[in-house]
Amino acid sequence: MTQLEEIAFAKVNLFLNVTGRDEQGYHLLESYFALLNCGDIIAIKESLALNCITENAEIREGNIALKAFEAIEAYVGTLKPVEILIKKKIPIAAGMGGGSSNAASTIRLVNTLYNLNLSMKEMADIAYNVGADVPFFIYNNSAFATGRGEKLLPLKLNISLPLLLVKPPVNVNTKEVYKLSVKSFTPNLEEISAKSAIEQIYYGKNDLTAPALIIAPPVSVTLDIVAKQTGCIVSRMSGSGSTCFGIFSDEEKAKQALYNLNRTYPKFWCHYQLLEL
Ligand SMILES: C[C@@](CO)(OP(=O)(O)O)[C@H](O)COP(=O)(O)OP(=O)(O)OC[C@H]1O[C@@H](n2ccc(N)nc2=O)[C@H](O)[C@@H]1O
Ligand SMILES: Nc1ncnc2c1ncn2[C@@H]1O[C@H](COP(=O)(O)OP(=O)(O)O)[C@@H](O)[C@H]1O
Repeated sequence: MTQLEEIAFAKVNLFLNVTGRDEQGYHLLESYFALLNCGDIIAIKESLALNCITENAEIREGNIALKAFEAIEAYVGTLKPVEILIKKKIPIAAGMGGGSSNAASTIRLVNTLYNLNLSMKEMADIAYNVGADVPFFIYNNSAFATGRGEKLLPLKLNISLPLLLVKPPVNVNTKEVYKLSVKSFTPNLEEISAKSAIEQIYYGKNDLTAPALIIAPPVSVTLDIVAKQTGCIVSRMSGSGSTCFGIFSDEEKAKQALYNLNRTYPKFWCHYQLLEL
């Protein structure tokens, strides 16, 4: 029996401005979504009943991969059920889009498994009904995101960032963070371009940091720990947290920081990558 498998990559929000709210209460964003080189392994095959098995992590609420399958069925009509196997490597409730990426992989793999011939646009539309971040993982290209995060402009920045991701042992619920989110919004950027994205990456912010700190004070400590590492030039939170990241002046200093943090904070999840954008 055919089994298809892929890596469901994680993302980081290098900056995130909340610029308003739409009629449904969703927040409008301007953010640069960067695709990372780490991810979950997800496999799919035809089965007698719809089922999702998750290794390395307990998903207490309904698995979003199942929701993604149901969203395809809502679009194309009834399909033979599938079994989805996910080996979780992306930390959960961490602002790295793990669940959203699993959902997008499910849509892509089901499209291939059942020869549905859905276009990228169709898959992105299905993805949007599953979650605001899911369309990004259909395209899997680093991009400048607006709207709820689904309007994606792939922008090549021609920069390499020595990036260290650091997640403290605390999880953050996205919906709760948005509920506590800012009441005064950041004005829209004057232009959406590679130049403005680079400026925001080096000198910008993440507007979800303040609400995340109310829910998860260890995020503040983590931001300080990252900022104090030799060579760190930017220390910021990704998405709704709790993962923070540091951008370093060079690769060696970032790798040294990874070594230091792994030794000093064994309960933190850390990942180093030279991010080519
Ligand atoms: C904050 C971000 C930044 O990339 O990432 P994560 O921290 O989740 O990784 C995203 O906006 C998370 O998007 P996603 O996780 O897909 O959110 P959804 O499932 O669509 O929505 C969960 C809840 O968050 C709120 N929500 C989400 C997106 C948005 N632009 N405005 C919102 O207000 C809504 O209350 C919604 O009910
Ligand atoms: N396949 C999945 N992977 C991760 N989390 C999932 C999945 N399905 C449902 N969830 C639930 O979605 C919530 C957010 O998870 P996740 O996508 O990892 O975080 P974030 O939105 O911060 O990037 C968690 O509470 C988790 O229980």
